[in-house]
Amino acid sequence: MAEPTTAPGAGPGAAPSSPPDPGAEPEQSLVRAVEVTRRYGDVTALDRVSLGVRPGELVGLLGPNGAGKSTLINLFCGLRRPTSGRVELLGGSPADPVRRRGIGVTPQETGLPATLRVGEIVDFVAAHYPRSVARGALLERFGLSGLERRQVGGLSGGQKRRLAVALAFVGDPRLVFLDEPTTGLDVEARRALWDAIRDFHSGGGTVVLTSHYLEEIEALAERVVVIGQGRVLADGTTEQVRDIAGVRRVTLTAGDLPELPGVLRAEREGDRTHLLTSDADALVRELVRADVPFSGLEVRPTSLEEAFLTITAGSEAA
Ligand SMILES: Nc1ncnc2c1ncn2[C@@H]1O[C@H](COP(=O)(O)OP(=O)(O)OP(=O)(O)O)[C@@H](O)[C@H]1O
Repeated sequence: MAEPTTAPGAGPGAAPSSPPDPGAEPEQSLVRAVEVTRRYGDVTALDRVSLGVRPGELVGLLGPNGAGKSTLINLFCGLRRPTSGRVELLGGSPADPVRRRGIGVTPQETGLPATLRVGEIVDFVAAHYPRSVARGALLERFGLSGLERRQVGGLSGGQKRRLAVALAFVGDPRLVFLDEPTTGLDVEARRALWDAIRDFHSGGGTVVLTSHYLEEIEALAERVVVIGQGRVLADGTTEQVRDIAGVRRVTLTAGDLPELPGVLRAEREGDRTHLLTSDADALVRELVRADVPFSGLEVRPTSLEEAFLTITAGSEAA
């Protein structure tokens, strides 16, 4: 069986054309990074990244562990500074408290004081903003109604996470950064959170989120930015990102298969074999030409996850 290999067109040079200028003009972007590099000692977490987020976008940052997603979010919201390059937030510096009042953030890890009550924390965060949303409505939106007087230490893990996400929305922000917002939530809570994020977005809010749940990015984001090894590997709509890899999944029932050209990855599942390829037509022609007995042939577009794995495998190979 063929080994995984570089997807055609994948790799650092493969960012697609939409949007055409990923560093977008300042007046068009609520936040943007221009040729940003961030190093931690010997580690280059981000390597000359240019990326702009326009008003009303819902952007999903996708990438494997250590790709640089959290670093980018921390730079966007002023928690870290770039080693070189520049970051602009709401037309100014992310270090400027005035700009930061226009945004909301849920970091990947939140340590909320265990002895404070839910209502107290919401009020404390709200006090930092010139205007804030009504506490009851906020807690209801995040499934935390009735918990105002509960100490944070007495919340379940999922409730704590929902509170951390809710806090990003307290100050009625234009732009929120959500770093893996649904980690640790069960399916129902995750879907409820998706609805809250969608509501914010449909009301004109701009969202940048990271997730390891590719299904989540597919469900929520209209624009997907794939980050790998500190670089933007792909930037486009979900469909475009899938098409960058141009990968199709060919599934069939067959015995041992000969070496087939153009197979990026092969997986066996019971008596079914899945072949990932960027040219399904050619692969099927090869199967017929090789006189391989097969049945139950299916050709499907890949999930974003498969496209993503192919793109990042390509960057590592490069
Ligand atoms: N404070 C730090 N000190 C040293 N290295 C760091 C620091 N923060 C991040 N790094 C390194 O920078 C790289 C990018 O990390 P980052 O957390 O941005 O990735 P990520 O895509 O968010 O990963 P994950 O999905 O695991 O959260 C990694 O190699 C990480 O080890």
